[in-house]
Formats: sequence, structure tokens, C-alpha cells
Amino acid sequence: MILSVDVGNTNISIGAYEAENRLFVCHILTEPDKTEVEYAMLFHHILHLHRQSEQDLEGAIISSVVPPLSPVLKAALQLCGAERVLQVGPGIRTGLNIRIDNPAQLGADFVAAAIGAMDRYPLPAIIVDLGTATKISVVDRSRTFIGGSIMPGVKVSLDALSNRAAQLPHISLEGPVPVIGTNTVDSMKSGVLLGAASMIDGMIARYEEAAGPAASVVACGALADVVVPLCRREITVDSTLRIDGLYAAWRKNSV
Ligand SMILES: Nc1ncnc2c1ncn2[C@@H]1O[C@H](COP(=O)(O)OP(=O)(O)O)[C@@H](O)[C@H]1O
Ligand SMILES: CC(C)(COP(=O)(O)O)[C@@H](O)C(=O)NCCC(=O)O
Ligand SMILES: [K+]
Repeated sequence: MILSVDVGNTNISIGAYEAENRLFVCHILTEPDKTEVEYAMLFHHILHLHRQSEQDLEGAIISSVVPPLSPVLKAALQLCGAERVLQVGPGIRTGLNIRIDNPAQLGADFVAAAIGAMDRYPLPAIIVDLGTATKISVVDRSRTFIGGSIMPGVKVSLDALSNRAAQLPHISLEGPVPVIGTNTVDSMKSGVLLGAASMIDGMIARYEEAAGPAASVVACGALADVVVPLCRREITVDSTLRIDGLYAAWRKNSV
């Protein structure tokens, strides 16, 4: 069994794989102060909860945008018996050409999602990743990552708004979203959710003006389920894009 571990600024997403099969997916909170033993205990329990044995754990692949946690998670996975632990970064074969000013600067979550997209969807692909930050990027027909956009995440901007405005409550993003709000909560939902959806539609149009029509538009990230249904553009939600992309990278490096 191989674990793919995608460390974002809010959640650590974990996928377990055996040959062609994904055995389970789960998410834990990103907690930079936890030690390797604490993460090892979490991995241990996660495997147990999913009726998997630590004995079967062969290796793992990590993508991390929280640098101090990378060595901690690597050590935790080794404590659980993973002999080989890879990390997305220089020296790892991904099949993706990264053609930006400084490829080493690119967040590993962009890389993981791009590998997932080129593995499963027709190219050129536009990828919309709705995590802590909202990210949009494009992989062209020749499997080249040509660049992207980074904006405040939907929840991050909502929280910032509630924190900064004395009369605005903290709200959840569930339920119906009216276009024209007639009370504070509905007006916030309209602004934040339809605003994000319209921004994404608008950005996809601009990406296509700049890079040509996309053969696929794919979305991932925990907020994709809330925002993508509000978009006008047809977008495929693929919640396991990053962790499946990581496993694809593992396989490319294990021959
Ligand atoms: N059910 C949920 N579980 C986790 N995060 C959620 C959930 N619903 C919304 N969120 C929000 O989604 C964002 C995290 O998305 P995720 O794709 O896990 O991001 P990251 O990889 O940056 O940690 C946070 O802003 C979080 O508040
Ligand atoms: C843009 C990000 C903060 C997004 O993080 P996330 O939403 O996945 O937690 C992360 O990809 C990052 O730190 N990137 C480095 C800068 C870059 O990609 O250009
Ligand atoms: K994550």
C-alpha cells in the first residue's frame, strides 16, 4: 500500500492505494505544532479505522505547501513503516514540464493537481483549486504547466470580511444562494459565493483568450462542491485530483 499525503494550509488530505485501486481517502487538520509521533499515531489510527494493516504500508509520497511540516510528516510515515517516502520537488519525475519564471517556486499543490489533470483529462486543461487559497492554472497540450493565478480562498475572504466588519456575523456557506440578498446573511452569501463563481467563470474566459480553448476544466479543493454548482461554465469536480495526481507521480518514480 502507498499513501499519498497532500499538505495544504488548512487540511492534510490522505489517499491510500494498492495497484490500480484507491482504498480510502481522508482528511485531517494541518497542525504545524504537532510532532512526528503525534502524526504517526494519527496515521496508525487512520489505517486501523479503514481496516488496513501498517504491515502493508510500503511507501508514501508527500506534497506540501507548509515547509516545516514536510520533514515531520516524512518521519511520521517512516515510523509507521513506510520505507520509501518521496516528496514532490526537484528530483522527482512527474511527467509535467513546468515553464514558469522559477519552477522551484511553484506550490506542490499546483503540481499535484496538474499531474492529476493530465493523467485523467484531455489537454489543454484549466484547473480550479478551491482550497485555503483559490488557484487557477493551465496545463497545455504538451503537458506543460504554463502558469496560474492565486486569489484569497472563499472561506479566507469570508472570514476576513466577518472579522473586519462590526455588523457582519460569521456565517456558514450552506443553503440556497439568492442573487439579490434581502438580509445580511443572504447578501453575504450572494457576494461571497456568487462573486467567487462569477470570478471563476470570468477567469476561465480570460485564460481561454490568453492560452486558447481548454479541452477540460476541472475543479478540486474542499470548497469546489459549494462553488462549482454556481458557475455557468461546465466544470468537472474531481475532489481526489491532487491525491490521485500524487499517486500517479509515485508510480512514475517507482520503475
Ligand atoms: N468540510 C470541509 N472540510 C474541510 N475544509 C472545508 C470544508 N468545507 C469547507 N472547507 C474550507 O475549505 C478550505 C480547505 O480546502 P482544502 O482543499 O482542504 O485546502 P488546503 O489544501 O489548502 O488545506 C478551508 O478554507 C476550509 O475552511
Ligand atoms: C498558493 C498556495 C499558498 C496555496 O495553498 P493552499 O490553498 O493549497 O493551502 C501554495 O500553493 C503556495 O504556497 N504556493 C507557493 C507560491 C506559488 O505557487 O507560486
Ligand atoms: K489538502
